[in-house]
Amino acid sequence: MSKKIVLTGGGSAGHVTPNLALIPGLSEHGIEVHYIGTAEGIEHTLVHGVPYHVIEAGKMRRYASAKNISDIFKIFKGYGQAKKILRGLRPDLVFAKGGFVSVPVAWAAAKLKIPVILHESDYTPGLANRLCTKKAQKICLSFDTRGAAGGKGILTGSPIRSDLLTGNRAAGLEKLGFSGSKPVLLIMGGSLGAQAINDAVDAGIDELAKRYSIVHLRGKGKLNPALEGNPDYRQFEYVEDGLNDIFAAADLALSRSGANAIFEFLALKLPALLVPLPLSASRGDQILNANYFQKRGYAKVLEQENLTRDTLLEALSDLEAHRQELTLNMAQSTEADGTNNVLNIILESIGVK
Ligand SMILES: CC(=O)N[C@H]1[C@@H](OP(=O)(O)OP(=O)(O)OC[C@H]2O[C@@H](n3ccc(=O)[nH]c3=O)[C@H](O)[C@@H]2O)O[C@H](CO)[C@@H](O)[C@@H]1O
Repeated sequence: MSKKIVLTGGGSAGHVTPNLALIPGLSEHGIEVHYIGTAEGIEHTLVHGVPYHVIEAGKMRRYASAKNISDIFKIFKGYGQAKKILRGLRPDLVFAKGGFVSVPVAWAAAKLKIPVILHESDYTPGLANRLCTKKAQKICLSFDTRGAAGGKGILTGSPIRSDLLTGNRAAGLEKLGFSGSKPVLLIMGGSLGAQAINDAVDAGIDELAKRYSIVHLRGKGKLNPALEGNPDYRQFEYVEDGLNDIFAAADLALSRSGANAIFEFLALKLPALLVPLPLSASRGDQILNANYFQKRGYAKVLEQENLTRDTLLEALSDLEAHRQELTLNMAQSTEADGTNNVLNIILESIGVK
């Protein structure tokens, strides 16, 4: 009988794209793959080609909100729904990539004695993964933070969608309508966009467009109609198909330091200026991600507190000046694409290898 695995994770693309990277390899081994996510989360739009099961998920906020109470009920409802789905599917394993939807699924799996493997993308574990640690047999890690993983951590690296690494520069330039005569600057504010980066770019657009051909992934609902028609500027809310060609066309990146994005830059040897999500809006994981990358000589960092039109222009000049050095450091990195490492751990766990 063929093996069956349930993937879960969502809320933002960073909790989904590593799962997408694993699906082809799992399918190649004849494993039946199912996904559990929410109806309204980005996972629902990004997951294709495998059965998708919907549950409700409550968000666990770091701040006081009336929604916290209604979300507690959603968490319990999601737990019940996950238990029912898992009881029906009887998978050999649940692989949870984090985000709030993964909590009820991992808890329900543990209750039903279905093994759970987690993957942690960030330098410090997110709340969802911390809530699931006790329920997991193993925790795959993008960063070497084994000391903090309670003896369950395995350094695997970050699973990267294979097609992202096989883009074509000429196709990317054509899609974007750029000649390739200026360096192409890819601006990415994480999967949801980053208002602070968008604002600084908008303020400096005249100078930026003199220097670069710019492709800007601004986030849902964050397009700037005033910039339409600028021949050196292309904007998108979110790119699902053809991101590989855009990556291949890019010479430099300006980005948040979400873990998946930065490991993708590393795999592509794309020098990046990172503006981490600040402590005021997060647990500070992106600051640690970014500092780690800067320390290794893979990227440069500009704190959001210091981000203005002028500091941005200056920091991008500095990035360009160090471009070769950063590329060389990334070429020498041993932190390769983690897809096969994670795949092997899953296959061993379910007795396929
Ligand atoms: C605000 C927030 O909580 N952010 C977290 C979230 O980031 P976020 O969801 O932004 O995740 P990442 O930056 O890690 O990854 C974004 C993913 O979306 C893809 N992409 C992005 C834009 C686009 O147009 N098309 C596209 O495919 C990227 O290639 C990448 O695979 O999860 C990360 C991984 O746990 C954390 O490090 C971040 O701190």
